[in-house]
Amino acid sequence: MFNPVDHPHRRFNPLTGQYVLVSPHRAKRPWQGQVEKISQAPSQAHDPDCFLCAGNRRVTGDQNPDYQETFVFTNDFAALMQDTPAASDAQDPLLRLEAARGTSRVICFSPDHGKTLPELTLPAIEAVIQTWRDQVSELSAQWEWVQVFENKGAVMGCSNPHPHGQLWGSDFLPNEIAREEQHQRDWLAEHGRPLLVDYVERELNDRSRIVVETEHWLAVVPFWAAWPFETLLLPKAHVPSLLSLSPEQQQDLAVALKELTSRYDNLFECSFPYSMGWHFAPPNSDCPDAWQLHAHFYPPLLRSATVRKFMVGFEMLAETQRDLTPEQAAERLRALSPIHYNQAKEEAV
Ligand SMILES: O=C1CCN([C@@H]2O[C@H](COP(=O)(O)O)[C@@H](O)[C@H]2O)C(=O)N1
Ligand SMILES: [Zn+2]
Repeated sequence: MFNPVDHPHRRFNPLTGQYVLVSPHRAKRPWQGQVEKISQAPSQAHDPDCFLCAGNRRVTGDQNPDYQETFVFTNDFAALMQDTPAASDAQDPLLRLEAARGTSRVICFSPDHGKTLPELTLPAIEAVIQTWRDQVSELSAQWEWVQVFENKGAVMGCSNPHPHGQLWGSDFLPNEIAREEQHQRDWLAEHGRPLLVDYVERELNDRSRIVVETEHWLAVVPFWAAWPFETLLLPKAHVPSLLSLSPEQQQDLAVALKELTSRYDNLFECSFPYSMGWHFAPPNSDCPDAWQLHAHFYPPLLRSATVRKFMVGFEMLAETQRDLTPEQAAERLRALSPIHYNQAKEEAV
């Protein structure tokens, strides 16, 4: 008799139309994973050599202001440029290309070089959220899409430990957004409700994949999660865009972000690396109500602060595969303290 707790099976991701192969029998062995803690160098609030710190000069010689909350600047090595000329239309149907325009910005979350998101105060996290909104509102007037994201940790290619994220505006709808829009549009047409609003209802009923629940927000290891401890952060109510958050939902988002990222850091008592980003109704979407605002967290760690999942081999050539089930991952994250281990240590003395 098949049961998903023991037997290999595939789970369908309705946002992308892709499957994930789950092999639970391989992770049923008790968690004997060596969880070695990597010693963290004491964090300094200001690093004279840091290009992102307040008052310092960036590599171009531009001087950062003595910012007290967040600070946004145009990336000195931007991947997208505003004035790219148009490409010629006549093309080989097999070798198609199009010019790309846009802008890349860096958002410093805090002047405190040594802190990461979970260690910021709630007002400081609220300032980050407000800056995301302000930037999305400004860039949405000019671009088809605005990707808000954060690469955290050297293992995610982050070039600087200073708490920061990025925002890229583009004159095109990138692959992931176009794909999620198509699937949310189809779901709404077929079921009459937004896909991720139905999904939140399922998760609130099932509760086996919940990691964080606040008044207005829910973080789950999604049923179809690819990365071991991947999470999806969603409003409980229907909110199509970052710009349509109510003040209460926005304030509560800081609480949810602090708890989720604190649990992440507590998992292996390390600064838990991830790439995270926001998806929401594109500024010029023809089906904004099909969308539900959500943030994806894609963390690479699997077994300890130094053992990561590699999406290689079968994952590259065939499809994503995982051993630890989403439910087991959620259970481990739920079992942790919501208070960051550094804060707990400070309070213990
Ligand atoms: O002086 C600098 C240093 C870093 N940067 C930019 O900051 C960004 C840091 O973000 P990441 O470490 O997540 O890549 C990176 O994209 C890099 O191009 C500047 O624009 N100016
Ligand atoms: Zn810094």
